[in-house]
Amino acid sequence: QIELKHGSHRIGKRTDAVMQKWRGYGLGQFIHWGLYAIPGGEWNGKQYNGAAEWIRSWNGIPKSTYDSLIYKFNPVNFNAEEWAVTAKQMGARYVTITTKHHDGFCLWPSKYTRYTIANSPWKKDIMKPLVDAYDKQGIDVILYFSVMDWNHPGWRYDIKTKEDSIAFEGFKQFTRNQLLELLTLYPTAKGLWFDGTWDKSWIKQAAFADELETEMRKFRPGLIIGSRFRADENGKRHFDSNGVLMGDYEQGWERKIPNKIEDVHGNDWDCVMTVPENQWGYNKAWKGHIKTRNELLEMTAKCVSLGGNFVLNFGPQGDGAIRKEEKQLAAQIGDWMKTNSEAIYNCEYAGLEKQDWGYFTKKTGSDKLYMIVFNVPVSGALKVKLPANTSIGKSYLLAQPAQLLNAEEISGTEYFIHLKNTAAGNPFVVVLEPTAKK
Ligand SMILES: C#C[C@@H]1N[C@@H](C)[C@@H](O)[C@H]1O
Repeated sequence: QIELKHGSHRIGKRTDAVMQKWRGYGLGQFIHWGLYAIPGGEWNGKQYNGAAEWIRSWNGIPKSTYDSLIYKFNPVNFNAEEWAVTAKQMGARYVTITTKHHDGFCLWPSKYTRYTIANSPWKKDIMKPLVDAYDKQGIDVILYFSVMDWNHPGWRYDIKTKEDSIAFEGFKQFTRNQLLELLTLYPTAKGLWFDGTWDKSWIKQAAFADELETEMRKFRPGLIIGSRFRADENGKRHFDSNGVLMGDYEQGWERKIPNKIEDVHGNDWDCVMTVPENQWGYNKAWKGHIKTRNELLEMTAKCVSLGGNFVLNFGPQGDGAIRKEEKQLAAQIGDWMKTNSEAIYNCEYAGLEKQDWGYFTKKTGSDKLYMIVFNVPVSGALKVKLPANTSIGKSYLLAQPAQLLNAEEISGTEYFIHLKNTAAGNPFVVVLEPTAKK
């Protein structure tokens, strides 16, 4: 056990109601929107090969030219209600929205920099209508905030000189001011999703970041902060020098999903995922492998089956409209969730041996089990292994509860659930109501 001043301040999951609600979300939406949506991954007809929201870091577009995009930001088709309704139709229970990405452009009228929406042709606050619209749909809001800020003169990748140190002190106060400003302006936001915290300059601020986290939690009791915000005094991120999770949930699952329960170390976590391979901001070229509805449903089921949430990214266009491909996916996912969300919302790791046909989830606070089936065996029989002294009371398709399925006991703890005709190509849910063995 290493003595730490700025390590994790809690061992084990939070047990308060706000975090319990977060744990049960199951499915969320990520929104990446800002100046980068205007070029949309290309400049002067040339494609940027990186992620569209990183185009400023490309030598294909002069930094000053990128920075002057603020004078072009006028999203005439922006409609907060439409975005929130799209998320509602998808079945998202929470949304994480970029208030400020790495380029430093603020979607709210921050008092601490001129590089904000207030000085764009749009002028008006973007965050307020978004927070209100999502709140109105009953979708909780998490504010994404990038500590790294390419626009601020005090930003440094590392602190090497006295000048660096003086400049970064100013940057730290600016960061604190903006965070308290966001919590003041948008009091219904449930949490902060930090990004851009991997550089040495920030990692060296263990004491400052620890103090700031404490101050924010005091300012907004119940605030949810992930493991990406701060490092301990030994530079350890996500997990401190004793291997204890920093923050309230693990934020390491960016475009990847844990494979087995041991990978999540008993912590809360969420996986944030792009539809294309690696595009968070709007990219004109809808290129490379685009994940299908079934792939995204399987990712959702896998995350919930391992005790996490799945957060799907949308990158609205520079004019404020959501691209049609993303709208279609939201509708397709929502269509499936209409029938099957009982197996996703307020569900958790079932503690059963993984089977090839798909994923188990368990309703929190109940014994009810769900089998989310993606691969029907040619035998039509789904294998289930239950704990000793447990048997299957009832089993049925969630979509047709009146139609009981035959659960054949193979051995003391193994069963075959015999399916009748099931529609190919469509994932479905079997419900198991276990009982104690007589
Ligand atoms: C790297 C990186 C960033 N982290 C993701 C959540 C996106 O914001 C991407 O730009």
